[in-house]
Amino acid sequence: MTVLARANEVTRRYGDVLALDRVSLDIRPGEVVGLLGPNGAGKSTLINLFVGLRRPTSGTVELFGGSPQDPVMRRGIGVTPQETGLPESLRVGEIVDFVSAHFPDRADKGELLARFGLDDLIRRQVGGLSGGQKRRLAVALAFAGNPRLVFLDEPTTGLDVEARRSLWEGIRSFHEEGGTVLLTSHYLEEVEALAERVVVFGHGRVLADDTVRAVRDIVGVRRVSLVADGLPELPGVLATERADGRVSLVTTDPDRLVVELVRSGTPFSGLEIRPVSLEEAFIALTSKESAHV
Ligand SMILES: Nc1ncnc2c1ncn2[C@@H]1O[C@H](COP(=O)(O)OP(=O)(O)OP(=O)(O)O)[C@@H](O)[C@H]1O
Repeated sequence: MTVLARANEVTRRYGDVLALDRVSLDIRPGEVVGLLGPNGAGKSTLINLFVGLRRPTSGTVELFGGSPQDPVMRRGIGVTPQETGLPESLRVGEIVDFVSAHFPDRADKGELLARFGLDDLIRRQVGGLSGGQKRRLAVALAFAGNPRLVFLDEPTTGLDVEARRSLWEGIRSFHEEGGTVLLTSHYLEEVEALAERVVVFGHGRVLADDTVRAVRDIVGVRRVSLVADGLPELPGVLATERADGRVSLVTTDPDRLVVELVRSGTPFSGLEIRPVSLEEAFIALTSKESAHV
């Protein structure tokens, strides 16, 4: 099978909210795909469609060539949603047994816990775990049924650096054995550490679907801000904003912009150049995209 999961021209509405707008996406075996996008971009909605928790308003979603609503297909996936609640009184090992029991093919408990750095905690009650340990357990559970495809919604949010790295190691070792992962994140760094392919979402649409490197270049935009009465046409400007007497130009090439600005002889002062946040980069991407529509 060349595609494990496929969204084809998928639109999903919640009342007046257009959460996904004609999204098409294929997930192929052995990939780690990062879904990157600001809050509300539609990432969780797409995961919910792939795992069969919701249905599209229009378009089609396939899982292993069948329907995500089919339990047979769903047995081949593992999922960690953004928020999970685990029974506090159960021990770590008991929770793994409980989840594994739902699957015909089960991961070895010791290996699974070791993969996520939890092997010392097998007898610990979940109520006694730290927040980071709980999150790692929630992510480990996605792998309990030896899935072919794993969906992780913001797996490391709220984790400290060490816990995050331990979790990344677990995901990487699954990938090295041929496993396929779709994960969402707000962190470019996380996607960069794990994924070869990144899909950037904004306002329910796919803004970019490319290698991490190519997308890093896109979001490597800078904000050049200055005070000036009027500005000439400048190269590489993706977005212009005016606030508090300053003009802000979002650009992919700040050096060239400043050179051209100086060359133009336009009087200006208070020049500042700084990286934009990922959120701002997405806004720039979105406005660039709408300029082409
Ligand atoms: N059950 C729901 N009812 C109404 N609106 C919803 C529902 N679920 C999601 N939405 C809306 O759909 C849009 C997309 O939400 P979604 O959770 O998919 O985004 P996201 O990219 O996962 O965001 P985040 O990074 O914050 O998790 C948002 O505007 C959200 O408010």
